[in-house]
This record gives sequence, C-alpha cells and structure tokens, in this order.
Amino acid sequence: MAEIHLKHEWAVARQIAYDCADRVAEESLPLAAALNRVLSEAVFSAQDIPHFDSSAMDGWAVNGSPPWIFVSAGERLFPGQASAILTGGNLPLGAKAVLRSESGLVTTDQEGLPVLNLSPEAKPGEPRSGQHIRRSGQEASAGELLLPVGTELSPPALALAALAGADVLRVSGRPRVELFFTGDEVIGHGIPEVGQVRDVFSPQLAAVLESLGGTVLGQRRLSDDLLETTEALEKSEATVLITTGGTGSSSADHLHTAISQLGGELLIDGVAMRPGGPSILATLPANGAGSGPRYLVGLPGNPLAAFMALLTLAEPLLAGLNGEQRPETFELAAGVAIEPLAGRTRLMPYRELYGLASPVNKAEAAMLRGLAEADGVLIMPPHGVRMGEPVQALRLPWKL
Ligand SMILES: Nc1nc2c(c(=O)[nH]1)N[C@H]1C(S)=C(S)[C@@H](COP(=O)(O)OP(=O)(O)OC[C@H]3O[C@@H](n4cnc5c(N)ncnc54)[C@H](O)[C@@H]3O)O[C@H]1N2
Ligand code: MOO
Repeated sequence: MAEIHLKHEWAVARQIAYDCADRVAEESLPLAAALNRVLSEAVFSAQDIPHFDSSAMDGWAVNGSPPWIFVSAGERLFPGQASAILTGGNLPLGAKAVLRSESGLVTTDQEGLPVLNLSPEAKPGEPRSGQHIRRSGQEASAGELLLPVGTELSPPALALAALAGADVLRVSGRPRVELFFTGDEVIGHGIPEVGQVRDVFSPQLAAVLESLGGTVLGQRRLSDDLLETTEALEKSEATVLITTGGTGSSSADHLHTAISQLGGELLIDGVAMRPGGPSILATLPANGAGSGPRYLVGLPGNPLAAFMALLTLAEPLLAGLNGEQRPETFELAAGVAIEPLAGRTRLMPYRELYGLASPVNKAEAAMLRGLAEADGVLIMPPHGVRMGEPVQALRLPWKL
C-alpha cells in the first residue's frame, strides 16, 4: 500500500525549521575572520591607548622659546632645545610642544651651528604648550572596556580591537554551510544545448546564504548518482547542507535515498505550498568532523521553487542556529483579488505600488523573471484574498 504522505502546512514548516536549530557554539577567531560577528567576550585595552606620548605632526619637539638649538633625537630637552620628530614618534622627555615643520625654519648662528626659529608661516603664539602632542592614555586607559559583549564587529570595531592589542576574539558561532547542486543536465558556463540547463544557483546562492547568517565553506555540482551524492553529504564538514534538485522520486532523484542511507531523519518531507512543494528538511548524524548536529535543506530544482524553499526553511533554520529571532513576516494590502487554492499556501513574488502588493508575472516554479523584479513575496493563504485585504508577506534577503 502506498505510504500516506501529508505535507506540512507552510507556517508549521517554517516554525519546525526554526525550532529544530540548536544554537551553534561560540568560537575564537583571528580578527580578520571576525568581521560582522557578535562578540561573546568583551574587549578591554591591554595598556593605555596611546601607550606613549607622541607627536601628531612631522616637525620638532621643543622646550622653551625660540631660537632652539638641536640635540639628538631621543635626548632629554632643556629650555632652548629641540630635536627632530615624525608623526607618531616617541616624544622625548622635557618636550613641551611640537612645532610643525611648516612653522619652523632652520638657519645657522654666528658660529655656523644650525638653529631652529619660527618661520613666517608660524601662527601667532605657536607653539602653544602641549601643541601637537598626543598624550598617552588620551583615548583609553589600560583595562578600560572598549567593546562590550554583544558588539557587532564592524570594520572600525575590529580596528579598535587591534588597537587594544587583541589577536583573537571570542565570538558567537555562525553555522558553516556547503552547497550541492545536483543534476547531470546542469552546466556551469555558456549556452546550454537541448536537454541541458544553465546552473542558476552557483552564481548567487552562496551569497544569499552568507546574508542569511551562514559561512559558506564551498559549493559543488553533483551528478545524478546515489553513491556520489551519499558520499558528498556524508563527508561534508558543514552544519547546514543545502542541496538543489533531486527532491523527486524519479530514477535520477537520489536525495531521499541518500538521507535514509546516511541514517538521517526527515523533519519535513514536503510543504503544502506552491511553488516549492517538494522541499525537504532533515537532520544528518554528526560525521566526526568536529560538528554537532547537521541539517540538510533540500531545495527543489525548479529555480523559483528553490528560492521559495530557501525562504521557508533555510532562513528560519539559520536564524535559529545563530540564536536570532525567528524572521518576521509583515502585512500589506493586496492590490488584486486572488482566487482560492485548496490546501496550499502560495508564495507569490509581488511588486508594491502605492502600498498595494500585486503578484508579478512570470512567476511559475521554473521561472525567474518575476522574482528578479519583485519587492517581496506574498504568503497567499489557501482561501485567497479580496482586493485591498491584508496579506502577510516575506522580505527578500537581498532587499533588506
Ligand atoms: N511526477 C512528478 N513530477 C514532478 C513533481 C511531482 O510531484 N510528480 N513535482 C514537480 C515539482 S513541484 C518540482 S519543484 C520538481 C522538483 O524537482 P527536483 O527537486 O527533483 O529537481 P530536478 O528534477 O532535479 O529538477 C527540476 C527542474 O529544475 C531544473 N534544475 C535543476 N537544477 C538546476 C540548476 N542548478 N539550475 C537551473 N535549473 C535547475 C531541472 O533541469 C528541472 O527542469 O519536480 C516536479 N516534477
Ligand atoms: O512546487 Mo514545484 O516546487 O512547483 O516547482
């Protein structure tokens, strides 16, 4: 007897994808790898910042009033003495100010020895006491809190961590993602022949997953071969494995068999939605690559269906793994009436005009033109809507 198979209702599927995710563990990363991560241990300054008195200008460190005679760089200065210094240079003891190079003029005295005087460019009163000196500790004292827990590491925050003397930062974990594009007919470059199809996922899906909070380890194409598929999934060191195609039950579709041979558990085997009905969410056993639980999101091969499956399952899964809130839907008014479709939520790319959302054309499962011009995606309930009625909608990750 054929197995009775019930697809999950759309909102339930989305909730399952969020709830099944165990937050990934914190990790320590070198600064350059920590961009946009969230700090889980605060950063304090290792010493005063700056940690020595220095010059803010190229010129001379001086003590007293002109004329100044020169002493060697680094020697203590007494009144009437000066020594050359560069921007950022260690200020010698006894220095009371720095005279900018533009404001000084080196001449010789009666004995032919060089002396420093003010140039015609010097401003009245120059050099003031303390002028052009960067004082030690003026930005922070040793031990001061610079970046609290929870800081999102922007470029200047990372620069500040370097300034503080940090080499490695403790940050919240980010799930590692690997992408597998199945299909013998799929080609990576050029114009496909009859029976072939150009791979639409490899140029962009990794970037979408990065924007959803994943760190993409890599992507590869798989032929329609069970052994190759099983081995690739088994060996992956990612926490989240994303596949495209192969969700069906034809002789070329191996995803279900591969999951079962690997001892995986199907959490979602079909969603009552269109397009993207055959979407899959499964857990896979850990494979000794240092991973905890592993998750597989099977996106259908049809391009629009794959995008809709990504928003339905991968987006909440990644949010859960990152310890973020479940992605919210928002409300909009329908710009047209939509007929009912029993038992299925329809995900309809729309364009918004004057606050009204109208489904775009060219938005069948195997198409892309509609999505490429869409502002978001309507979550059309099975009973449809009347014109002007409120409808829930999803944001597109590339429109955030
Ligand atoms: N007898 C049935 N056939 C199909 C059903 C069904 O219920 N019964 N469901 C249809 C629906 S709905 C979908 S969606 C697809 C799901 O297909 P698969 O996930 O198994 O994907 P494939 O068969 O491998 O490919 C489907 C389609 O997508 C094209 N494709 C695949 N990969 C790519 C890629 N990287 N770039 C561009 N296009 C790609 C592929 O060539 C096919 O045209 O099954 C329906 N059939
Ligand atoms: O649901 Mo399929 O996902 O129509 O293309």
